[in-house]
Amino acid sequence: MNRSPDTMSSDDALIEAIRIEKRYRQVRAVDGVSLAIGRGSCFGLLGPNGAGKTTLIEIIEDIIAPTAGTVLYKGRPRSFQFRQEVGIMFQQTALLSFLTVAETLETFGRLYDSTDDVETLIRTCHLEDVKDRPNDKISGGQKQRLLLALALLNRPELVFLDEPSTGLDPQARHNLWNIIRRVKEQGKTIVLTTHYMEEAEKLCDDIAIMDKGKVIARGAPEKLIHEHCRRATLAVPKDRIGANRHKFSGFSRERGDKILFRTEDVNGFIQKLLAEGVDLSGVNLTTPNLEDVFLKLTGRSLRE
Ligand SMILES: Nc1ncnc2c1ncn2[C@@H]1O[C@H](COP(=O)(O)OP(=O)(O)OP(=O)(O)O)[C@@H](O)[C@H]1O
Repeated sequence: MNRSPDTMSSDDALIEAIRIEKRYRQVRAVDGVSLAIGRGSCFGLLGPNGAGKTTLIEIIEDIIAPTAGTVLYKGRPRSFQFRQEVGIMFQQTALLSFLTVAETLETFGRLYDSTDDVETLIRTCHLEDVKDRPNDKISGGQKQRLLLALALLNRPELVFLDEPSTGLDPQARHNLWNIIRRVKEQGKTIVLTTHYMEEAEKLCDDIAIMDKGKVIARGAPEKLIHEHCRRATLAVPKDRIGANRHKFSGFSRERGDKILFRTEDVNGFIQKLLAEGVDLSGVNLTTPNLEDVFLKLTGRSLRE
């Protein structure tokens, strides 16, 4: 079972970043971040453009060096073993256009001492139909699935996915999510960066929200929502509630032909509506999500 980040000791962590800083002249891209990522978890790093996500992840991946701080893998400084045991799906990877999908996997596979079976990876990543097609003749979704297959080639214990579904249409995004879920079920630890709140909510069991180089919130998605945004919104058509409005205390405001009530006690509120004889058809319930948490903590939207 995964330990929650609050109770995780250094021994439970597969990888741990300790007091990481990265400065570019005046810019503090990463400003003193410490975090431990548990074995078998799907950790999501969420934040708006320029928050410092890519810089932090590239430091953890050992692609760039921090200005200060340390990264430990299995409790030790990273070594050759780390390179052998991680897989990275970059945001952009140049592929040789004249190679087919299968040839690309076989070519990259020669870089490792031992790899997963290419046919198995092709099946896992739903690439059967395009395996003999050149890389420049595949769709955006198929290319992302090929990049994921490349990241899985060396049977990594830890997989980094940098904004894996950016630019994909909803169907291609859902396909990719299903494959990532399957990878997670194999017990691999996943570290994912994303702008998409829904992606993080659907895939991650542990989330850090980053803004201006710092981690401003950390925990399971439900925990973050419960801690920061408890109130749900019930939109009740005005003509349903009529003269009874004054009987419902607490925050309410009008929007168009609806009255919006905000409450922590959805069940109690609905019971009260029923007790007052309010017809519930046409009533809309909106529960808070990670986007609301982000908005509350930073005053900005994730996609600004
Ligand atoms: N090589 C660099 N030289 C100078 N500044 C940099 C460099 N790399 C990143 N930065 C700056 O560091 C800050 C954090 O950038 P970073 O790319 O890590 O953010 P991000 O959260 O990954 O954003 P995005 O979601 O747009 O990829 C930004 O202000 C960026 O301009």
